[in-house]
Amino acid sequence: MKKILNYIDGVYTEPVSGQWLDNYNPSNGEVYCQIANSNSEDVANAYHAATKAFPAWSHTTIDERSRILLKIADLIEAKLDNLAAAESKDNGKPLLLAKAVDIPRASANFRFFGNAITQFASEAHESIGLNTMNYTLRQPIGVVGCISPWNLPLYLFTWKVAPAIAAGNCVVAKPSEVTPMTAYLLGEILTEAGLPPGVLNIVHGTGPSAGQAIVEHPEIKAISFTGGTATGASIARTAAPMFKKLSLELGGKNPNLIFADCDYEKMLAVTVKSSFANQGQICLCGSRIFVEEAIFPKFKNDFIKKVSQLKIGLPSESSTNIGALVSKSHLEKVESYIKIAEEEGGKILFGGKRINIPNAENGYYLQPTIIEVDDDQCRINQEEVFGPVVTIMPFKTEKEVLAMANGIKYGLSATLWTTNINRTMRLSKELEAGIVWVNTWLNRDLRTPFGGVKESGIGREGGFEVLKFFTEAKNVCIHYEE
Ligand SMILES: NC(=O)C1=CN([C@@H]2O[C@H](COP(=O)(O)OP(=O)(O)OC[C@H]3O[C@@H](n4cnc5c(N)ncnc54)[C@H](O)[C@@H]3O)[C@@H](O)[C@H]2O)C=CC1
Ligand SMILES: O=C(O)/C=C/C=C(\O)C(=O)O
Repeated sequence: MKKILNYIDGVYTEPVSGQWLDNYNPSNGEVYCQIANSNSEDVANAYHAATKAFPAWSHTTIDERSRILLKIADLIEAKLDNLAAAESKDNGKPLLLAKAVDIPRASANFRFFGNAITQFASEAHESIGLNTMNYTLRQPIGVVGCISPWNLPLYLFTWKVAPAIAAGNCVVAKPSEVTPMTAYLLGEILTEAGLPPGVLNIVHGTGPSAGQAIVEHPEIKAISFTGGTATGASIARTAAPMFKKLSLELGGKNPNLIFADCDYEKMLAVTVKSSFANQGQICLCGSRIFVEEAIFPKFKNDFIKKVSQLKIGLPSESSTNIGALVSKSHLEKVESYIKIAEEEGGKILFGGKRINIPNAENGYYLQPTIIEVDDDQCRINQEEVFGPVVTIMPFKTEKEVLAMANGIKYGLSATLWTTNINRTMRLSKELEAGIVWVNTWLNRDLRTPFGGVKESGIGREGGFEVLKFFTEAKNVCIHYEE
């Protein structure tokens, strides 16, 4: 059976423990390969390779770093078909989605940071009257840790490692043990692109073993993490007393505010996507839908009709809109929330049931599910489900919907549908979220700050924000005589 090896010091390596984890194909529930079950010794080896590579990499010219990152981007693009097929098989997402979104974005991440690093400049402050000139050095931190989740595997893995190495750091990175395949395949690409050994080390394994070892490593000075809020809190508990820099991109339970004056057809089409793209397994999905009373009955009918037309099927089929959920345990978690919603009095308007796909009866398929609720504080409306489940609820006033949108511990993103510019300006300021989309969703410009407030995380990724995260600012103050 195929084995997913670590990539340490530019070489594919077996785990020190000699132990392996099973990797499942969500489309049929079968084990199809094995993953290195790494521990602190593998992390120590990866750290050793990284720290050895750091002096040369951090002194490599910006042009050369940029050239290598752009080459990696080109190679990912050239291998689009293979990588998309691997991603779809590993994660259960529709192949067409992997081809149109995941892999192009992984390539774009390297291309973006390959270019951005050539424009990243330090600041200078002249202290007039004091005869001093200050300038800020932005120096790489050293060895940093990147830990990524399973929902957008290569997309989010590269969103972290590309800026980290662009800024001159060396990295110990761990993709999710649930979807390790494309990060494994990236190793070959790094070698082919000429990335020096040790600059990016990829260690596979579970969170409590390999992940925790990265976070606990005394010499890994910064951690960039995307995943669940509970895991983020646990990482923060370990890393904070060690004074590590932390960037945490955590859960979301994002409100979708729909006003009667919106462009209705556009809103409807995009709301289907913001609800169920990637089986609803995107932290930015708008899983709490609030609709102005005047259009609520019409929206309810139209939304159910559109969602009922989505085709659930094998990820490899081109007609599939909704593939398999990522794992059996995740499927069970999502189902348990549908049950909770029913117990709380939520009305299942559509879906809620597993689907049997011929010849793939053990796959993790669930219908897209719409639940009408009348209390925005119920559990299904407050807790992150992270699956193809949305709630809908009517509202009367702007004030009321704002209170419901903000009445939650999360604050990642919010989507607003209205053509009223004054309302747009008011609500954009008041919504407690790191990202507000108006009349659009998941519309990304990689230069913009990306991240959440409240329990959705700390820090911002993207653009120069993340390059600042992956560098230490040092002020140099020079006094001169007239
Ligand atoms: N992007 C997001 O917002 C995501 C949110 N989630 C949410 O989290 C819930 C749990 O999903 P999981 O797969 O368990 O996500 P998770 O947060 O446990 O996993 C994300 C990454 O963190 C690693 N990890 C886990 N425990 C760790 C630890 N103690 N130290 C260091 N690394 C650790 C995992 O191996 C994986 O690479 C999901 O049901 C969903 O609600 C999950 C994945 C992504
Ligand atoms: O950077 C983006 O475009 C999207 C990021 C999505 C996540 O971080 C997520 O779903 O976890």
